Amino acid sequence: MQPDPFAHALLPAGEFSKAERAAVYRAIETRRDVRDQFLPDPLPDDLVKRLLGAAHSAPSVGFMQPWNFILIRDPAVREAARAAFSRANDEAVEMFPDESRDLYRSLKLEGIVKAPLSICVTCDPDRAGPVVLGRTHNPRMDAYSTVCAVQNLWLAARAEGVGVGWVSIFRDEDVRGLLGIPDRVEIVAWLCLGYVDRLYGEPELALKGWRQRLGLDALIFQDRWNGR
Ligand SMILES: Cc1cc2c(cc1C)N(C[C@H](O)[C@H](O)[C@H](O)COP(=O)(O)O)c1[nH]c(=O)[nH]c(=O)c1N2
Repeated sequence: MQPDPFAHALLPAGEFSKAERAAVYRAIETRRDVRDQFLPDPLPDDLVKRLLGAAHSAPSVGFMQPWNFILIRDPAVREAARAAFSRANDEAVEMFPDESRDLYRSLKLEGIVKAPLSICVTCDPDRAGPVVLGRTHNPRMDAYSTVCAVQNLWLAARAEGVGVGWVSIFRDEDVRGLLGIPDRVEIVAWLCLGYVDRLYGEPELALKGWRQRLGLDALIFQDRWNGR
């Protein structure tokens, strides 16, 4: 074994205290997708910067950091986005079987206008040139990296008392046109953000009877695929 020439850059991994560990799991377990509980108060710039810093700390394939964050506070743009959502949602209703349409219609699936801030998270596939370490055999890895950034932001927001709602019921071209996003850049997420003082204890879709959490044990296989 050669000695590691970068050994001087290694730092002690450090222990998380019991309280720190508990805080991490609490953020993960109590994070919620928020549609309606947003308070109107604007989010301070330094707080938004911390959330974006958390997103920007995410892992990314070949360290390409393919994300951009479009901050949308303009009420007119958020109104237009909600209109785009409504059009897409009318199409979505028709895609479900008859028996679930009424329940679907009763669900609130966005908080675009209520939340004071929206963030559109995009993925630029050209950020690190055409051949990217780790993306060579799967072109989707840049988008997966961007999703990691979204999740970091979502968890940091939970710890800051900020609710986040992911809205994906849009025609891509509507969001692209509204925000001037070039065709080569992928739209990954429209996030609604605002302070919250109440959060559901369970996923809203579970509470409202759409779909329940699966048992974890049935999702774990040993050594090889063991399902259908
Ligand atoms: C990629 C992606 C896309 C969407 C979502 C999530 C993710 C990961 N979710 C939120 C989703 O419904 C929610 O995460 C689950 O129901 C679980 O609830 P909690 O996030 O645990 O509260 C979501 N929710 C919603 O009301 N409208 C939407 O368009 C979407 N789209």
